Amino acid sequence: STEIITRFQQFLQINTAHPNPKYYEAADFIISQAKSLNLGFETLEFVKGKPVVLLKWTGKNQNLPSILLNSHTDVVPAEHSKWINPPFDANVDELGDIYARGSQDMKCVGLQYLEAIRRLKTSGFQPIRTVYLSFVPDEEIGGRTGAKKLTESEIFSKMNVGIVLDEGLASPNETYRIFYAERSAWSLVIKATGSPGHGAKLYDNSAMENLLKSIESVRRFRASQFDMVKAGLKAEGEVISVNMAFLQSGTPSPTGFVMNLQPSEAEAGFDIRLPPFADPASLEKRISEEWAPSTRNMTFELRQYKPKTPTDDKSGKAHISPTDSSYAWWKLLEKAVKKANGKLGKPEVFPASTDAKYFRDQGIPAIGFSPMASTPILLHDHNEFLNQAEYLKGIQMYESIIKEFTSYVGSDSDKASREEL
Ligand code: MET
Ligand SMILES: [Zn+2]
Ligand SMILES: [Zn+2]
Repeated sequence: STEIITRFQQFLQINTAHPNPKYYEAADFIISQAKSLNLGFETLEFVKGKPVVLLKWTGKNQNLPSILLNSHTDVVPAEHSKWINPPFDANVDELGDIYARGSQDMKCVGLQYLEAIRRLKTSGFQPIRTVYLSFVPDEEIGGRTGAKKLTESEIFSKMNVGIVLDEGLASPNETYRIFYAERSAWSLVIKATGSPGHGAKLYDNSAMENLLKSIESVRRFRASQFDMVKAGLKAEGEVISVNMAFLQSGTPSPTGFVMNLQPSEAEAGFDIRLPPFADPASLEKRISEEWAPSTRNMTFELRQYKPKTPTDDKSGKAHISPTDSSYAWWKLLEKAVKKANGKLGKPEVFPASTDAKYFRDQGIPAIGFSPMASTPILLHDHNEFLNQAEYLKGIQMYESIIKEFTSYVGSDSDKASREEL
């Protein structure tokens, strides 16, 4: 198992942080693994400088829809001075915790897929369905130049994918978290203008006052959503989140140490996440009427992701109901994790955003799952780590899942019902 950990460390040591991710080093590493495993490999470059590495393990029945194991190779930047271990050294401490940016999000998953395949191949296992692995760039900057391009390609439609596995989140307790949908990410910048004036003057309609009224309104809405989570009425992914991520106006001290200028412009930016069953139109209305009303000299810029296949089911669970075509996969996953002595929690809505949305947009079920139990949630945080024992356990989960998924012979269209299982 030291070799397994060494391979994980090697992958973590490749600095694929934005804004200058070393994508070709990561691609070379993945391809060297593919060669040692005798998998088919191909580098697709839909966008220059953004390689997608696609691996293939051919199944015995190529008429059946395939399994796609997706992961992204990029990571978010790290503030090196705030880490106890350097973020790209992948040091292991005395507890067996591996410290690195990407140890949870999500280089662990990408390599666990490969290690699981290594074990299956060693044991002589032969899949009935074909397994593909995609290592995609740019998830952390929205995925439009990565997974989205792949899902819209001709190559992808020829892959005839029946089910996708993508990332989930760590779980602090022994139950793995699992995701059937995700919130849509919006970004909103609101801008206020108003008359400038002397810092000593009290007057209406200054830019600052106009912006602050909006911020108060946003905060009331935020509290109303957060209260439902605090009261245990809604899960994290089932409410709308709004967080101010940017704020700008004026100059700190325009005339020495006297703050006597009231600025004529002020703006604030928000990260907004919308559950799949929330009504986008009503939030849009709230933005234009309450958060950035033109009657208060406000304008706004809104960037929205809108899913192509929104569910109109108010519970948001339409696509994992027993009548749904993806239901068979959920049952198989449950069975596989159980066989490997793992415990799955109830399916949830992923609170942030992943590439899984692009697969779902093509009508293909995608399950969010990162096998990390008894692990603090540290994605995008300082000192992100994963324990090596937990990493090894995750490989066993994927071994079991790949076995179960690739051996499943439902109908060709995968429209399996509860009875067929
Ligand atoms: N995965 C990242 C997030 O959820 C980037 C996705 S693009 C909004 O913030
Ligand atoms: Zn991720
Ligand atoms: Zn991330």
